[in-house]
Amino acid sequence: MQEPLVSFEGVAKRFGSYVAVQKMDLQIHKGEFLAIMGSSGCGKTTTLRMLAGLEAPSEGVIRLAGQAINDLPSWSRDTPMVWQSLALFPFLNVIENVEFALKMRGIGRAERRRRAEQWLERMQIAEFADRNIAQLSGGQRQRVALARSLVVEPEILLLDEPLSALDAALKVRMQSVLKNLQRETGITFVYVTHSQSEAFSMADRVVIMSRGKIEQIGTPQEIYRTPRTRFVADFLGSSNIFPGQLTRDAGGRAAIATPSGDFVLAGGGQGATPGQAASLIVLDTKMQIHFQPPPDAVNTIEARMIGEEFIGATATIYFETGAGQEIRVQKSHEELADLPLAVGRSFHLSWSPADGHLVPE
Ligand SMILES: Nc1ncnc2c1ncn2[C@@H]1O[C@H](COP(=O)(O)OP(=O)(O)OP(=O)(O)O)[C@@H](O)[C@H]1O
Repeated sequence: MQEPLVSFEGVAKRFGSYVAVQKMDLQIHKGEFLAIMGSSGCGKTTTLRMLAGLEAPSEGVIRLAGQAINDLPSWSRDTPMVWQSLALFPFLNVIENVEFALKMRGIGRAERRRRAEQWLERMQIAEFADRNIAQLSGGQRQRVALARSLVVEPEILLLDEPLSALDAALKVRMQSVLKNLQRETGITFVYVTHSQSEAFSMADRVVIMSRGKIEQIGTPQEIYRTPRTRFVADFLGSSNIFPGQLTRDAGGRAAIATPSGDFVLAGGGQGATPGQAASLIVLDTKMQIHFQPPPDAVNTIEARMIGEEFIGATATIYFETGAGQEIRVQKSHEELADLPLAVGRSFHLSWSPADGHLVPE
């Protein structure tokens, strides 16, 4: 296995008695696009700032290519950072902004210009080379900021919510610009965001944090399909969560008893023991809706429709069980066409035991 480009080994950060990042172990591989995601205040930016050398860890070691960098000042690290506010120099024009870091590294005038021009071309902003920063749109500024960071060809680029100030359409366009750039250059990107769609559309791996702690690391698909903790399932919002207690059904199969009913688990309950508290997680896309009770009564639940929401090609239908549990089901319009959907009407919802998984409480 290749040595990781970056490793956090037991890294913690405290501000006074407040723990912003708890003992963290994290490895970042060369050439990957890693997104760090989580709700406000969970420690994403602090993690990134420690990697950039803008904040010193209170504990633990951060390594870059095997070398401990805790004591290396930010300016001598190969870890430039792009943030939402961009921090472009207002007194320099576009090309001077891009040339700046090369100048700081003592690169000669002609070579500086040549490399800066190449990056302006690549970011499709060559026509604005002589403009003042104040005369650019948000998206154009974003491209200047990226060109300015990438012109030094760093090993790793740190991005802190770089798209959050852009409007929705531009955000989507810049996502593909960023993803393509990362792929073409092979530069490792570490991208902090609270947006699930940004993280999941661009990243190779996603880190989900809560209260200074890593809850899960995985590919977008792994995290979406198999959230490992109740927090992750809640945070992603696309799972139905049934809190309950592990038990066995009449046939001795592993099951979970919940206020909305008892449900069978595939795979012997994934090693859990009866009596243990746990939650059953079922993705909203894995639930079936029936008007008549389905013949196979396993994992079926009666619920009243309480609302619907249409987003593009799919619809999310909301239900409530007799025990007051809300259930969401996502389907395409074709799949819903034959159902007499109406708010207030009762339906039968079902899922295959293989489509449910457990998380500890
Ligand atoms: N310099 C500081 N002094 C004291 N507390 C700080 C400092 N910097 C950050 N914190 C606290 O540490 C916690 C984590 O902050 P951080 O900026 O890493 O969160 P975040 O996940 O990036 O949040 P957001 O999405 O809101 O930017 C927060 O509670 C914050 O108030």
